[in-house]
Amino acid sequence: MHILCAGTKVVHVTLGDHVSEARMDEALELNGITVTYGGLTALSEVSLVVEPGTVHGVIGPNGAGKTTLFNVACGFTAPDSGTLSWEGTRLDRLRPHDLAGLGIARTLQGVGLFDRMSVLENVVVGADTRARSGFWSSLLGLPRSSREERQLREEAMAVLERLGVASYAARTPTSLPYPVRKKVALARALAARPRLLLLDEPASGLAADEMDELGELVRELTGEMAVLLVEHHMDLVMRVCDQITVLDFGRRIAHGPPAVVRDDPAVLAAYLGDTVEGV
Ligand SMILES: Nc1ncnc2c1ncn2[C@@H]1O[C@H](COP(=O)(O)OP(=O)(O)OP(=O)(O)O)[C@@H](O)[C@H]1O
Repeated sequence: MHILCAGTKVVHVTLGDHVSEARMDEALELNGITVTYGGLTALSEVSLVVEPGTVHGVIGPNGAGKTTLFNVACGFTAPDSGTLSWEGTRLDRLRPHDLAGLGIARTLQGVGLFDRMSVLENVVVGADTRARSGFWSSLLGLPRSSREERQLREEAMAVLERLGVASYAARTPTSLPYPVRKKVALARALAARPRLLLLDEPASGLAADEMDELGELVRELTGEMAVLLVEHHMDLVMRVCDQITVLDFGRRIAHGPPAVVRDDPAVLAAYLGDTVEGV
């Protein structure tokens, strides 16, 4: 088997003498994204493609534009120019509240849980977001039956168990240590059963063993969804990502699989003098 042209929506696959077309719908595609703040260019014509079922990492020294890129992918920041496409369809103006309906979930650096709700209720919100993203229920604002409520709670508990934090279900987020809150935030995102998960600095504040656990989980998720991982911890990124985009001063300076990016002279130069955590 021979693939003539990958990375586009249609690929030509040769099987012996037979050439056939196969659709390869990307998950997320950012194309030529530029973002400026006043006179400062935070991102300059940055492109990347997150393929379905893969982990795509975004790394770069401080101020490289990682958060800005994440915010563009979440719809928080509208780019000055460039385009976003999701599963082959161009999104003219992505807003954060569009994400759930598109099958995209995210976690944020600041965790962002509802402090007055229990951990379980927070995760139910994630499951409910998915359930309500159905056309008729969102249009009609239908109330939930008690059977549906029970089902959502069971789903939420299952995700909390998967992440090893089910014992905190009745607690409020503010009463919990930061690493546990981060897991709850991740559980809420996973409860939405997204096709793309956007993770912003998921390893910050985690101990080494917690980071290992996170790495294993992220790898496991590729059976269920694509992941865009914006992360400082180089060792985690190198371990779990299929593809990596390296930014520096708002530009993409390298991209490719970990083994290629690791030895790229431009990447080494960008990190020279910068503290690379975990290496
Ligand atoms: N809202 C804003 N207004 C003005 N400048 C901004 C804003 N947000 C980011 N910047 C600037 O844009 C550039 C890219 O910032 P960004 O936060 O995206 O980088 P980063 O790679 O996430 O950095 P860090 O690793 O330090 O979090 C920086 O020079 C930053 O100071």
